Amino acid sequence: MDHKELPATVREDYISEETKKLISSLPVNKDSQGNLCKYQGCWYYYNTLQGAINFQNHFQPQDTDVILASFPKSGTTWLKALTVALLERSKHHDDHPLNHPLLSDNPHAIVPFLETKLYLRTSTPDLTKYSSSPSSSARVFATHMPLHTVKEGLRGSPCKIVYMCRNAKDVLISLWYFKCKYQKLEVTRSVLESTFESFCGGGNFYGPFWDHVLSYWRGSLEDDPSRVLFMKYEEMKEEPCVQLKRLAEFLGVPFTEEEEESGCVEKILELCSLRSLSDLAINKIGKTSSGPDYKLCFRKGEVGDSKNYLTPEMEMRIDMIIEENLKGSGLSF
Ligand SMILES: Nc1ncnc2c1ncn2[C@@H]1O[C@H](COP(=O)(O)OS(=O)(=O)O)[C@@H](OP(=O)(O)O)[C@H]1O
Repeated sequence: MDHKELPATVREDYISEETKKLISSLPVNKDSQGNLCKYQGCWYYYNTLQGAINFQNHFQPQDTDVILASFPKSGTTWLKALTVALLERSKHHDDHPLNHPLLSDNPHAIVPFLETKLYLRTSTPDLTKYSSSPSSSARVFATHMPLHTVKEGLRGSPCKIVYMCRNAKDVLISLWYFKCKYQKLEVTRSVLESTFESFCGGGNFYGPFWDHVLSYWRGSLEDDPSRVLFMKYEEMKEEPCVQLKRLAEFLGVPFTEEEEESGCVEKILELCSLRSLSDLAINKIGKTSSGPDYKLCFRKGEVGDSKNYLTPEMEMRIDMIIEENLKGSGLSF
């Protein structure tokens, strides 16, 4: 893929002199898309590092902000959709369904990533236009940065953070598929093997996976429980109503008895389901301004799909790495 065709997050054309100096002091790595460096324990492509630093230096948090965090391919799109649907629901009753923002925009267009869409191009973006929830006072943002890096930009603000975690093997397969489709490569085992090696070595974009997950897991245990909510993709699939209600309560917008009786929980789940979202015209033909087609956000969304692709040896190796790194944390998959 031509360097100019790469998404802005992967390129190296927004880096300040100061950041260039910083990069020269950091551990560096390379993958098929470009150069990465390790900042505060996490690997970034250079432009994204610039976005993370701009976020840390310039973000002005509000106490009512909501930050949706995840490792890539862990259910970010789903979490964004569910959060928007929850916060927007008082404005979108059955008689006005077509006004719903999720029907005309992709969740990634509604909820911007702090370190990329917002802070990449400018260090002082106009955040008012990103207020994704006109009916609620909350601004909603997303991030793939680990918790300690996010906290620096939040400067002690009590805003709420929701983390969506997914089992490592399904994340890996989802990354593989995305990489092939996005880079217009054939979906081959050799690309799977290189993605696997990079993932297991921890030197991939936003990796190591286990440190990322642990930063939020520990945050959810150590911080005030009303501050960091730790969710699992697998639990969302297994008991969607229970988990959606948990998310609603955490966000301070619990379902009323009347809403539950009228099937509001189920309607939100249906609106945000992979099938419904991927059927929408916007998600079939749209694309982000700097990145991939929206349709690449949606594949199978199955738990355990990795079984169909990983050899028993690969499974054993990744299981061992994850077990070793999560040992003693109380977190398991
Ligand atoms: N609405 C909904 N419900 C359930 N699952 C969904 C949904 N939308 C996307 N997906 C699946 O999530 C995987 C993509 O992860 P992310 O959304 O985190 O990707 S990204 O990091 O934002 O690019 C990817 O998983 P895989 O199918 O296993 O590849 C998507 O299919």
